[in-house]
Amino acid sequence: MKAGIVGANGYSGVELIRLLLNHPQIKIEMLVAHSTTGMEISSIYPHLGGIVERRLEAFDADELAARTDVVFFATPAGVSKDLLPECLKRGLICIDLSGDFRLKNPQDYAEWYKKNPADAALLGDAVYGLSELNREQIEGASLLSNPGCYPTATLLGLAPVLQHDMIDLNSIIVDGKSGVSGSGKKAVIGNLFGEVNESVKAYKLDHHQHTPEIEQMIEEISGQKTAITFHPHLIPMTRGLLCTTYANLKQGFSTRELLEHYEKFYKKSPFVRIRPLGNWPATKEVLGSNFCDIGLNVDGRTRRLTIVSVIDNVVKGAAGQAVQNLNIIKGWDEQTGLTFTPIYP
Ligand SMILES: NC(=O)C1=CN([C@@H]2O[C@H](COP(=O)(O)OP(=O)(O)OC[C@H]3O[C@@H](n4cnc5c(N)ncnc54)[C@H](OP(=O)(O)O)[C@@H]3O)[C@@H](O)[C@H]2O)C=CC1
Ligand SMILES: CC(=O)N[C@@H](CCC(=O)OP(=O)(O)O)C(=O)O
Repeated sequence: MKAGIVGANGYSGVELIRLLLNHPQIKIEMLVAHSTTGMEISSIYPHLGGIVERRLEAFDADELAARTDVVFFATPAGVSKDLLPECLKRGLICIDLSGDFRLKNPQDYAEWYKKNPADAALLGDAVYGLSELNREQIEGASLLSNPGCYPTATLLGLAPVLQHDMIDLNSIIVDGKSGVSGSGKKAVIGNLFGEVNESVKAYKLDHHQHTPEIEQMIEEISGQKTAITFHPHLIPMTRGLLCTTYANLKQGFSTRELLEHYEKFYKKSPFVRIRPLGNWPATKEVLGSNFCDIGLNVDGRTRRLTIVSVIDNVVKGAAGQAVQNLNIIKGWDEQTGLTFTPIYP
């Protein structure tokens, strides 16, 4: 199968290149960029020297249709909503890594992303690709909307208690922390070494665009509408994302009981690893891999559940989950091309 990557020289795009080079069913056929069109990808990324010798091309839906079968869109918000329909019309499988097709309600997109939304009919057709929870919908999909990085970590952490009505939905608080690669390759003053190094800062408190995405999925899993508190933080590292999620339990479950429940829930999910009692996951332990590691604890005094979930934001939070979703779409083993051991130390 031949693949095209639109936004190939961004951080998620270049991670897609790394993963797809290792995928036995895929050949990378077309790399599309915007302001860097015409340049050799290895001149921008010397680590690809001698591995990928290919020029970045301009977006051309006819060309993509003639040369590829699947197109990944690793473009900033507001780009794929215009470009992707041209590929979909031409019969290509389209996998979007941006937020353009995640929110079912176009008004939510306009409100949280401050941009015009995608066509409402296409929003209805788009399948939300949280691989572990939506496998059946993903199989055979032609428009796949890959989840955001924070929603991936948060929702994988919450799903087992949501699906079994174990928590008070109004009590959910998510504290997220991400490395700077989460914000992409574009130049941003707030991401400069001098700004980020030896510092931690909160950003977009109560206004982050992933808030409605998390709420939408909570509603889909639990059947109930809710509003959550979500507070992200930027931390001085390149890759990695950790979410600490708090919720009040409806009954007095013990940590051991919940750990057993989580183990059972994710029995058939090779990329979710539940940590044993008292063993909290760190971002380093999933670095470069498609794993989401989850640890949890119940405070018997407050009856509050704390869940810690970690991912590599560029892998499980973006390119890795996109490849996992393509595997599911095509009916291949979900782990195909993704069996990387995390890089340690
Ligand atoms: N980084 C991460 O951890 C995650 C990112 N995402 C999402 O994935 C998407 C890509 O993110 P990321 O890789 O970080 O972004 P980058 O800023 O690193 O890269 C963006 C890419 O999009 C291209 N591009 C920009 N504007 C256009 C346009 N108008 N038409 C076509 N291509 C365009 C750029 O090309 P050029 O440089 O040539 O202009 C570049 O290749 C975003 O929507 C992001 O929110 C989702 C989860 C995690
Ligand atoms: C550290 C950092 O800045 N992270 C980005 C993640 C953005 C992202 O992945 O955007 P979409 O999923 O909405 O496309 C942010 O918080 O906005």
